Amino acid sequence: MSAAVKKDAHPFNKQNLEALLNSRFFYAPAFEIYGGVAGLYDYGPPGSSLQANIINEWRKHYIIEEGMLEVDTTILTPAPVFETSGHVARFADWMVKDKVNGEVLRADHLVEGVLEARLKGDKEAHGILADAAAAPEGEKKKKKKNVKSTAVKLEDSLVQEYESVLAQIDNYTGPQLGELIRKYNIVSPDTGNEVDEPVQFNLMFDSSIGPTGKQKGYLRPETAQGHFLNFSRLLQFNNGRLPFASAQIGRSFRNEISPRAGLLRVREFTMAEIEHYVDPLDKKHARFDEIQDIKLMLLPKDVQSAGRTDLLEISVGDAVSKGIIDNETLGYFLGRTYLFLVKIGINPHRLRFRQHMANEMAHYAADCWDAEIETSYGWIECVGCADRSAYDLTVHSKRTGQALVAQVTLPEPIVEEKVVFELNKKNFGKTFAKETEQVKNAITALDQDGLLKLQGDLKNGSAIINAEGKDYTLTPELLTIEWKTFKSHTREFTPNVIEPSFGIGRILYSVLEHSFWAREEDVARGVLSLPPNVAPTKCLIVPLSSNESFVPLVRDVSAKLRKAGVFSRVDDSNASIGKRYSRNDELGTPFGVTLDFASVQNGTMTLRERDTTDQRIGKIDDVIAVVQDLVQGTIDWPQACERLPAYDGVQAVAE
Ligand SMILES: Nc1ncnc2c1ncn2[C@@H]1O[C@H](COP(=O)(O)OP(=O)(O)OP(=O)(O)O)[C@@H](O)[C@H]1O
Repeated sequence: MSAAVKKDAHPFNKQNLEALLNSRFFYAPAFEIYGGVAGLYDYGPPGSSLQANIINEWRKHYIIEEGMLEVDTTILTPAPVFETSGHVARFADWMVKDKVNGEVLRADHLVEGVLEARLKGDKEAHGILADAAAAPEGEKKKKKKNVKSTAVKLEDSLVQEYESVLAQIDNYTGPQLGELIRKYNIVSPDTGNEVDEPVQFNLMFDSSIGPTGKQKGYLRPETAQGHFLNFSRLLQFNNGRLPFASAQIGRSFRNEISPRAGLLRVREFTMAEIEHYVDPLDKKHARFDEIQDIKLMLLPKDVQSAGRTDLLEISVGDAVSKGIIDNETLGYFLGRTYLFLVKIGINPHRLRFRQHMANEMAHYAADCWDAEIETSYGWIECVGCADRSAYDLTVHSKRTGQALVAQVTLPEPIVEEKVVFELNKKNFGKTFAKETEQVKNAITALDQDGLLKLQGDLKNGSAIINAEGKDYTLTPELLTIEWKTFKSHTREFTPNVIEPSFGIGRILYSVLEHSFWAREEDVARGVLSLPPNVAPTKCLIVPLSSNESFVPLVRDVSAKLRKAGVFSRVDDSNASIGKRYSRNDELGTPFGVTLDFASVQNGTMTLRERDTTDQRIGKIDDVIAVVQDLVQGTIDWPQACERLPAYDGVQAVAE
């Protein structure tokens, strides 16, 4: 039977995780030998594979399983696109400057960090936080400089005020953050100096396109606009039918004010975004029944506005029917997001969905929820899921004059009476000559009331119309205006967009934190319990001897694993078997097969499972079949144990 795994034998140790990620080159500061640049990271071999595997799972979970239309649009974007989308005016954060050394800090993060540290000091003073040393590294550093006396008792009323401010920290405007900074005497944690009033800073990197420098451009801060601009082609590709979704995985760039949280806040990152287009009158989802029973931990906006952070555990179905989540499609994506995150290794007990508060949400959005994951940095937004209504398609259509609309066939045709005009072209052209077009445009621009007034005036002999600042006289010989009946079999509308937007780096880091633990016997023996679907290497091949007779066997096992679609690596170093397995525990390799002299003689090999360190034995082909099933996720370890007997060491022929 499987040995019990004591994953909580040691408390989470961030320093040890960071040392592991660094030494095994999951990722590292970019341009390090030039001194590095804040917010830029390079991924090494295991980090790159982990990222590729997460993206692969994402593609399977969304693009393949949901039949989404994948696009790959450009990063470099001409300025008019972001002027229209509102990014040039509004894609900004509030920053404050240290009054003495000019260091720049993000205003909401400053308030949040300082109030959290003060609350922590209060808890220590009350003996609630006995183990101050267990505080995350970042906070310990802050405490040393900022909260000089770590254990300070706060007035009860102040504790409540701080908690209420923190519950709503994403909802404050710049001036409100300025008031909080003054009210609570918040100073720079690094220097203890006062800071200026918050000012807005636009996060987009700008550039110019072409050699003249006349065409301004930006590096995109999200992939979404590329989807919207291709809407008509995508709709056509989908045979004119709604709903459908486009999906894109690609790089985005944000000139973050003060990036300090490793992969969680960087200036260049990979996003995976979905734009799901729906009829605004029908936001039901055809597959809602598949996810409606999933229970989510929700943090609704009214709870936050009341200054609280308690979670509501509720099924997606109930949350939608009670109006907590705005509509089925949004609920469907929250449920699917939960399934995806748990599948790749996020602990479901440390995953919540937080609804945006009024100020936080864009004015056009109908509802917005962030999937937040708890890490040693606190609750971190990893996926934003917003109902953006018809905003994006409407503004781009207005600016470009291109219709970005869809049509549905009506079960019953709509019959409508409308006032319309018809020109007597000959008379009209003769009368207005070169000005014909502008007078015609002025009439076309009239709404129904305008046309009715014109009709009345014409009945009385003549009417005046103003075109481009000049008055023109119209008479009944020039045009007729009358009621007509229209029958329409279709309804035309601007689709609404529901957008789940994933930050791959934040998810990847959270997966690493949630899967890291240390063996009971030795805190330094770190393990990454990455699920097989995302683990960089699935199976380690460990030959116990460098004897010539092992060479063809290793080659044979490698080829068979490759054929079975299992990505493996051979570790034929001189290190002891224990060391070789430890190294791979740190890399998150879930399975290891060991080849010993019995393998050469009997054609058997042993299979080791990373978390339990359990070992089983079987014929090489049987073991490979089990590994294949384990990696594909069709069986789990207890089921593997039913197929392979326990290894008691007898068959092994020592080196
Ligand atoms: N600077 C960043 N570094 C890494 N990932 C990011 C960054 N900014 C955003 N993301 C990721 O992109 C996703 C969608 O972006 P969105 O615009 O909703 O984030 P945001 O609300 O601006 O994030 P935050 O409030 O933390 O700055 C986020 O959920 C996150 O996973």
